[in-house]
Amino acid sequence: MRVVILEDSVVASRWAANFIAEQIRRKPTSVLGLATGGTPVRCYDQLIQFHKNDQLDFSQIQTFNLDEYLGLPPEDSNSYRRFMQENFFDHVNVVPARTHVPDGMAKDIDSHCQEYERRIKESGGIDLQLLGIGSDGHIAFNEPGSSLASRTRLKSLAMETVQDNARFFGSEEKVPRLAITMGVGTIMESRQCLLLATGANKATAVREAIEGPVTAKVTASALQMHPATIAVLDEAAAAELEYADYYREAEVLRLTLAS
Ligand SMILES: N[C@@H]1[C@@H](O)[C@H](O)[C@@H](COP(=O)(O)O)O[C@@H]1O
Repeated sequence: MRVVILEDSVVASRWAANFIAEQIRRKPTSVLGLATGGTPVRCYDQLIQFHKNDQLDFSQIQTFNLDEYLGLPPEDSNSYRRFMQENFFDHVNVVPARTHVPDGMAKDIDSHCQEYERRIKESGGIDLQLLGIGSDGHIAFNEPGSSLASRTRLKSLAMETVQDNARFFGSEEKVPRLAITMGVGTIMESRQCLLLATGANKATAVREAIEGPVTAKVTASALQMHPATIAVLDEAAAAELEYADYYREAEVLRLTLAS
C-alpha cells in the first residue's frame, strides 16, 4: 500500500482532491465511489473550487456512495444523500441521475442492495473509491466482524460508531442503528482506493488497518490485499505507524524519480 503522510488535514485533503481531479481529467467518464463523514468535506470543498476556478468538468462522471442510514429519507438533514447534495453535488455540474446513494427508505432492502450492485457493474465498475475510516477501523459501515467478501447489504452499527456519529445527530438515541452499505468485497473490486484519514482519533485504526493483520475485526485492513490503494494521512493520523519513516522516504524517492 502506498502511504502518503502530509502535515495536516488541509494539505491531505488537497492532495486527495488533486488525485481525484487528475482521475477525472484522465478519464472524464470516471466512475467514482464516494464517502461521507467529517473527513472528506474539505476534499469536496477543494473539488468544488477546481470546478469553479479551473473548469474541472463533472458532467460525464458517475458516482456511487458507500452507504446510507436505514429509515432516513433523502431530504433528512442527516441522510448521506443530503450530505452529498449539500457538500458536493449541488455545487458542481454532475448530472443528478448519475449520482447514486443507497436508498434508506427502500421497501425491499435485499433487492435494492442487489440492484445497487448491478448498477455498479453496469457502469463498468468503480475507477476510484474514496474512503474514510471509522475509529473502530471500519470502511463504509462494514463494522468489526463483517465478512471481507461481503456485498452491499443491511448492517447494524457498532456502538462505537453510534457514539462517534452522535455528533451529527445531537444525541446517541437519534442515530439510526441500521444502514445499507457496500460490502468489503464490493469496495475491493474498485480499480483504485484512496483512504483519507486525519486526526489523532484515527491513529490506532490507521495503524491496525495498514500494519496490523488482515482481519474482519478491522475491515479497512482488507485494503492490504488491494492492488492499488493509497492511504493519505495527516501527521496526527499517522502518529502510531511503525514504518512512518520508510513511507516518507518512499515518497521522496517517488518524487525524485518523477522529476
Ligand atoms: N459510514 C461512514 C464511513 O464511511 C466514514 O469513513 C466514517 C468516519 O467518518 P468521519 O470522517 O466523520 O470520522 O463514518 C461513517 O461511519
